[in-house]
Amino acid sequence: MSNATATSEVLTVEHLRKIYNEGKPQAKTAIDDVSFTVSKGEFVCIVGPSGAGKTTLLRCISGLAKASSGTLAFEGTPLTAVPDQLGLVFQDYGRSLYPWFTNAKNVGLPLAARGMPKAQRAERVSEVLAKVGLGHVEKQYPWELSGGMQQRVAIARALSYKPDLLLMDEPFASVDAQTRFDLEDLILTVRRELGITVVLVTHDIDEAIYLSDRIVVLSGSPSRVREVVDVPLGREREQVATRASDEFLDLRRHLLDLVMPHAPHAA
Ligand SMILES: Nc1ncnc2c1ncn2[C@@H]1O[C@H](COP(=O)(O)OP(=O)(O)OP(=O)(O)O)[C@@H](O)[C@H]1O
Repeated sequence: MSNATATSEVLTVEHLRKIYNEGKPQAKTAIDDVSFTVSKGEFVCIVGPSGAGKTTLLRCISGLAKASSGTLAFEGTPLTAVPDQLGLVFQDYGRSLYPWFTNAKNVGLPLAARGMPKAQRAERVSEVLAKVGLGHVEKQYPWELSGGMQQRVAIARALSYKPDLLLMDEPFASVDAQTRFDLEDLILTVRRELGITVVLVTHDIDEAIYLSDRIVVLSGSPSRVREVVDVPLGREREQVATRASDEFLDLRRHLLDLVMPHAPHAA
């Protein structure tokens, strides 16, 4: 049996440490010692103060940055490059989509890179754009769409090759509040329908609670894991009722206590 089938853990992070400009006078330790795991089908959010190293952590997980020490494993295999079965969505959809390509072509790029034949590619692109509610914009260009719609295209592109793990860095931070709620619900629906595993970085404690099964709370810079908080709110979430529930408000109080600078345990 391969390692990949021997574990239900999609992601394992063990004693991760990241020093930028290591060995140079301007060396900067962004991550001190971070460990956590993510199981198949889980939705895990990472929160922490500004500069805690959240983006650095995602860059290390995605293989875009090299860890200084520690172990990272994707589906039981040590991570050495960007894994094929990884989808990435960043905050800045404006820069992640190519304006000179139609939305369909943007979504199909990773499929073309993987050598999928044209007809099959067109079918998959239509399917995944329909899944994010944008079946009608295939022939249009990203700049003809609203910010929220562009981020849907970016999500469709990340989902096009059916990744095992979706990594998202502040994906909803650049859109208005209503669009943000819509995108949060979209990603929960996609996750439920595709059984995908999601790791999402956010500044927003309420968003983290609304989306997560578990929340990894990082300390200030250089970061360690302050606490991993379970979110026992069930799979069905609803923007108004869930956020108003006693369980949600209790979790909110606890998380704010962990991340606010005045908290007794703050670094
Ligand atoms: N390429 C780099 N070279 C040197 N230092 C860096 C680099 N990228 C990030 N840093 C430093 O590492 C630390 C962590 O940065 P990072 O962007 O990962 O934090 P963050 O938690 O995502 O911040 P924010 O919440 O403000 O987006 C910061 O002190 C930052 O200045």
